Amino acid sequence: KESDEDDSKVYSGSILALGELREFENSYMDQLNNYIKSLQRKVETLRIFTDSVKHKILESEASRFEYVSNPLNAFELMRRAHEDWPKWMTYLRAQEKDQDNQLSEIHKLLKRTPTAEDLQEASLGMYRIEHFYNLSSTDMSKGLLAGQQLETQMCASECLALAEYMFNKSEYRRAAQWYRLALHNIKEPTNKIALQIYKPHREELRKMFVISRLHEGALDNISDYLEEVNQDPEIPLLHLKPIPPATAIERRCRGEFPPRPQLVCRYNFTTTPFMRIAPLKEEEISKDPLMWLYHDVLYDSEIAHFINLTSEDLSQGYADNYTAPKNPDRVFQVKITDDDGGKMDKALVNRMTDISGLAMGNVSSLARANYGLGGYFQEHSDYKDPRIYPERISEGDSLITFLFYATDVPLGGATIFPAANLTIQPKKGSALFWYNLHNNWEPNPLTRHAVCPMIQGNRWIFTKSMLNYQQMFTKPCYK
Ligand SMILES: O=C(O)CCC(=O)C(=O)O
Ligand SMILES: [Fe+2]
Repeated sequence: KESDEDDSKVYSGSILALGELREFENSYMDQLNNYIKSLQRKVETLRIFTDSVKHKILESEASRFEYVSNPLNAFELMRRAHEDWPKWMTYLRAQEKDQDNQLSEIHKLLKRTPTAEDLQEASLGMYRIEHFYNLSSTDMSKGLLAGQQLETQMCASECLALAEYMFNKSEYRRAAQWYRLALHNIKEPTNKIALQIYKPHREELRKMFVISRLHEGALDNISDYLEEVNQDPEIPLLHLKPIPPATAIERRCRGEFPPRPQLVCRYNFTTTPFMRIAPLKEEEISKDPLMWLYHDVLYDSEIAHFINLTSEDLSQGYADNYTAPKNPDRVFQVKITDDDGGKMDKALVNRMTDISGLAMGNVSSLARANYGLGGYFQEHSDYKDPRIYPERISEGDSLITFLFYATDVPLGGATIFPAANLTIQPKKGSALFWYNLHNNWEPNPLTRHAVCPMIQGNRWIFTKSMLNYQQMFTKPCYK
């Protein structure tokens, strides 16, 4: 599907698109500032006229007669009224047209503003960050994310948007916290119009806090809830229902499991003749599934080339492109190309051959993916689930996966293999390579994997799978 007709594509779906939204805001602000400037010029011009007519308003008839009894005054008035007033009128009309044009330019920009769905998707991303990493809403609103202090804080409007999102999601405990944070962060605008635009109404927020609390609590506790609503958001809420225990994936994303034992680290000189000249730093990650991590296998120039895309180039990637059937969850935004797309593609394919010793023919396409706000890829396998795809044997299945990390990811965004007890944090330039299938081409469920929600960073990966039947003559049998 062409990306420009992909109406489910949202700004929040990739950092690339979000960057374009930021650029878009520049144009919006430019237009608005031009509008302000031209208003100012207009005011200054009109002041020239009003300043030139400095005389005071003459209330009484007698005083007016006295004024025009002076022939110089009378003549000046006559000339001005006849010659100048219509000219100023013409000026005002022209300005009005000019102003209309400016407004319609601003109006045009509005066509590209994020949709309600986009805001929902962004809220889901924020929800994931809060929920997966078990953050307190208060910390989050202060920019303290999983131990990392960002320089940014959240304002009342953003707290309110999240409160409403959580409320609609029936996440009433979180909703209550966010309503209280919105209340706490309100800065009363002094200007009437601003008050209308930045809507937070104290009374409404207080009500919604109590309603959220009642959704998960008893009416008998209402006096506590009424007290809580005025408290500092740092003070914990009372009478909370126990939270369901974290899932294995959530715990792994929080880093609750011990780091993997380092198996073997060495230079690989041997897979192909090329490697004797340019050995790769190889780290054996696991024996089951067979998995290696190679360091510094991508040049910075290659990475720059591969991610030199605009969001027009990307289409929305969903979980069901892989093995979760009919799952419409957005995962990332992706550009898929065939290997013969250019010299660089070929270079990358050759590198995969060097590393794996497998013939990486024109088998599966190369995918370049960019994650978005709170971007998350739920657990899946790269092989086809035989229960869902009985035809997988005849059609071939994904024997191996190559996963290139094109960027460092400071916070969140680990690739995890829950069943195999493995966590890999992306490191710019490294490549993860694993076998999805056993020697007999049966799927290895230990290769099921997920990507923890992104917290901070711009996560780019390149990935390519290879089908098993192409490898009959090259694939060595691993014990
Ligand atoms: O981004 C990652 O770390 C994994 C991507 C992935 O699992 C896939 O594309 O199938
Ligand atoms: Fe995958």
